[in-house]
Amino acid sequence: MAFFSLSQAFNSILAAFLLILSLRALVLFWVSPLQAYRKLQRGGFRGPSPRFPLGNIEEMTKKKEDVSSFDSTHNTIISHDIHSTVFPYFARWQKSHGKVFIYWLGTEPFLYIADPEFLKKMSTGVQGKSWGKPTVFRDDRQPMFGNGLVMVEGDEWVRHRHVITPAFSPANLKAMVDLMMEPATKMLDGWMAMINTGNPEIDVEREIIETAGEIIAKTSFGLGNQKGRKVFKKLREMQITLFNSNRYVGVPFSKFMSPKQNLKAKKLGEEIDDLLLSIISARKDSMVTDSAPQKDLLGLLMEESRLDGRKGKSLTTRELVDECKTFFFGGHETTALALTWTLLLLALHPEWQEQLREEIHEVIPDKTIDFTKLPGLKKMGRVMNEALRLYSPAPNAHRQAREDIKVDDLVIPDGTNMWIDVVAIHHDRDLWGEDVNEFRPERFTDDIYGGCKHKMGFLPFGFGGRMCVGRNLSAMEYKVVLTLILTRFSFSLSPTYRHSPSHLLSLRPQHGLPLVFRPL
Ligand code: HEM
Repeated sequence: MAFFSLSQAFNSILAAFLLILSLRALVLFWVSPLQAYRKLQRGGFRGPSPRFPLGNIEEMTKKKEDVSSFDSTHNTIISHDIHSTVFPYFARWQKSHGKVFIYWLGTEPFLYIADPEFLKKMSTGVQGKSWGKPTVFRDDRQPMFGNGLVMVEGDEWVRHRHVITPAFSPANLKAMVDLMMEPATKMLDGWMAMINTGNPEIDVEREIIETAGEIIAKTSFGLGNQKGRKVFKKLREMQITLFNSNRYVGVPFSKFMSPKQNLKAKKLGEEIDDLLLSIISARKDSMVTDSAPQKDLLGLLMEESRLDGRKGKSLTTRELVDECKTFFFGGHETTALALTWTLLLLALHPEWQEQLREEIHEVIPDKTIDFTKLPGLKKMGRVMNEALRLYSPAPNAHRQAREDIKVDDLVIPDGTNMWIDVVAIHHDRDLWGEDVNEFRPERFTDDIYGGCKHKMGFLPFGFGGRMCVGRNLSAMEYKVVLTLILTRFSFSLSPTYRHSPSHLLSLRPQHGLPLVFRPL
């Protein structure tokens, strides 16, 4: 009898527990999102109708048609008018709802923005520290960025940014050119070896992403020892694991749909953290005896933290670990894709390959690349801007409102997620004119906005106080690697290339980028 009442009591507790859990889930996934949606509607916003629990995801994940098309001689046809290819659903919804509307990722409402004037009005008066990042993305990308600069908010962001910004100063970047040369030269030696064995066709996307990973690892935390190499290998493995896991961000319990990948990413994350912690601790020990810090980003941050420590603003060891991961995940694929898309554009425009070679010859006649000469590569800078405009590696930016924001007679409520469609803005005919989809680097000759009618129409590195902190480093890497490629090879598009720019976290060529190389 006593046993019976004990099991009855246990069942009641279990039932109460399950009820509380269900109520919490109901509030979290139904009541709160609905309240947020109603608020947005009251604020004056509209959009496509969502369906519980996927929101608008079904339409967004509909299998994309392969857009590669071929001319009569079976050559792939390439159009730079890519918005409706990369984001077909946004292009469709724009037609019925305009350039600002609400859509749903699972149970999370998002405000879609493709209007720079709206963006300007929305962000005027909001400081970098007063923006949040959408909670769903913060949770999803926790293994990659932890509490690194990309994700932190408020006063914490101010403290991180304050310590990190000086590490990217020109004086500090100067020493990094040498760190870039070796991996890039190794890659090009490999290409030469392939050509010499009769294989001149190379998938440059894969090659450059790998090399850029090595460069960012070298410039972030060093690869001079076994531990640094191990971190690099594991970071790459983690990226592939996360990439292959379920991406239904915003859908309740979607994390549990790829348990194997999530467990693997978690384990890799712990191993990476342990390795980075031991690298940092070894460096701390050597700092006591050795007065000259290592000149990679970690060394610079540790030095900056040591100096700032006196003012109580230093980064903790745990935060240094997260920043190393942040630089790797935020910095290598983006830079690699800027280079990859540039090579596509230059393969289509051999006359620009020639122009850049002439410029390199004028600016660096002795072929010795050093930091002071890179700003002289002005045409190359314009080519970079034009490539970033047509094929922005970061195709969108995110924000979350931390207060009610008024834009004319509309109100964006506190807590609203925002998705800024950079691809749409960069391809907007109203902003850029009739030649919007043409490769014309000269549009950036006397105008840093590339002739765009709106000052917030060119956003490859984001906007406001949260703009990319690594943009000078990436420009430097871009110029070093492109100079090395152009002085050793000319190249054309392989007939096997299929043009299908896709949103795979960043903007990537879905089928890689095979080019045919000839040594000069
Ligand atoms: C072509 C290369 C790159 C592109 C296109 C790019 C793009 C971006 C974009 C769009 C943002 C978000 C800005 C915003 O929300 O307004 C960002 C932020 C950031 N990027 Fe980059 N990035 C590049 C290279 C790098 C490199 C090389 C590093 C570091 C080594 C880096 C580190 C960061 C960090 C830490 C942030 C967060 C800044 C903050 O929130 O304060 N990026 N980047």
